[in-house]
Amino acid sequence: MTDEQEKGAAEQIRVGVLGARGRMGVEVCKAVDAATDMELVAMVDQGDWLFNASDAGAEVMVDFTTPDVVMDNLHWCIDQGISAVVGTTGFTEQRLERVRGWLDRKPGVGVVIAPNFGIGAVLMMQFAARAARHFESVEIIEQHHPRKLDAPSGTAAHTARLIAAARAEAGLGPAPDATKDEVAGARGADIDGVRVHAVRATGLVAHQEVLFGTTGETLTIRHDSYDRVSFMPGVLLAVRAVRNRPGLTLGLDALLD
Ligand SMILES: NC(=O)C1=CN([C@@H]2O[C@H](COP(=O)(O)OP(=O)(O)OC[C@H]3O[C@@H](n4cnc5c(N)ncnc54)[C@H](OP(=O)(O)O)[C@@H]3O)[C@@H](O)[C@H]2O)C=CC1
Ligand SMILES: O=C(O)C1=N[C@H](C(=O)O)C[C@H](O)C1
Repeated sequence: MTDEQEKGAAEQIRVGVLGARGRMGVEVCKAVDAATDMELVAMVDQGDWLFNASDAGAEVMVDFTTPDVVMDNLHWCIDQGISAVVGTTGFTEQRLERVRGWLDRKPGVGVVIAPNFGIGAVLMMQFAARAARHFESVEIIEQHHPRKLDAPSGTAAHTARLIAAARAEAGLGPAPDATKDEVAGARGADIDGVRVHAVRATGLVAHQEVLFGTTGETLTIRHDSYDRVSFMPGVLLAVRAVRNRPGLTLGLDALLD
């Protein structure tokens, strides 16, 4: 059976992509197109008519756009009864609350929002959360390509919050630090008490190190995405799962268990 015949034989998920001409969007379109259980029915980018996607019968929309536009896109998808898989960054607790409110009015719709769809990155975050209670010091260093619009990365912010929660649960106080901040920013951003440093350089894709320290030892947990194909297995996993998970699913963790 050819790929095309195989695609026709099985029931396919009708998928639309928002941000289809972007770095991630292009990869997602290729991955969906190559998946035998999916049909790419809409490619929407800046300036395109969103209703192209509903007219085309999209059942799941994948969003890799920008933090400025993702909320409007997501609101539209939920209103239309279309489930969504979202990789775009910028999701604060307030934003998540708004999404939950929209979903309450559309009980059948599912939304998966994940700061990172790389399986290795998800494991890196889980390992970091597990290690957090055993070390008095921790710093996060994220490294990305220079065309990235936001800093720190969504992954770094999420990791910092996981670590902060684990430290609080273990009763750990602030990490020791006698530095006087003589140059603003030299010690990075403070996210819930965890220092986060953002590096931008040509040649990088998406990388993160979590550095833990305690008396006489350090532990470094590092993940590298060298190519955006690394995110695709996670994106496809979420596309397959989202319609069976009404409401909001945060992170890929729940889908990997
Ligand atoms: N969760 C994860 O695993 C990952 C998340 N990301 C995140 O995904 C997002 C996109 O990253 P990346 O692909 O590198 O960024 P790009 O800038 O390459 O792509 C974004 C695309 O969205 C388009 N766009 C802008 N506004 C709209 C709109 N209203 N409707 C539809 N499309 C629109 C942009 O068009 P134009 O350029 O004309 O403005 C652009 O083509 C970022 O937030 C990034 O951090 C990235 C990698 C992995
Ligand atoms: O913009 C990117 O490239 C990436 N964005 C996500 C983030 O901000 O965490 C995920 C990954 O780091 C790549």
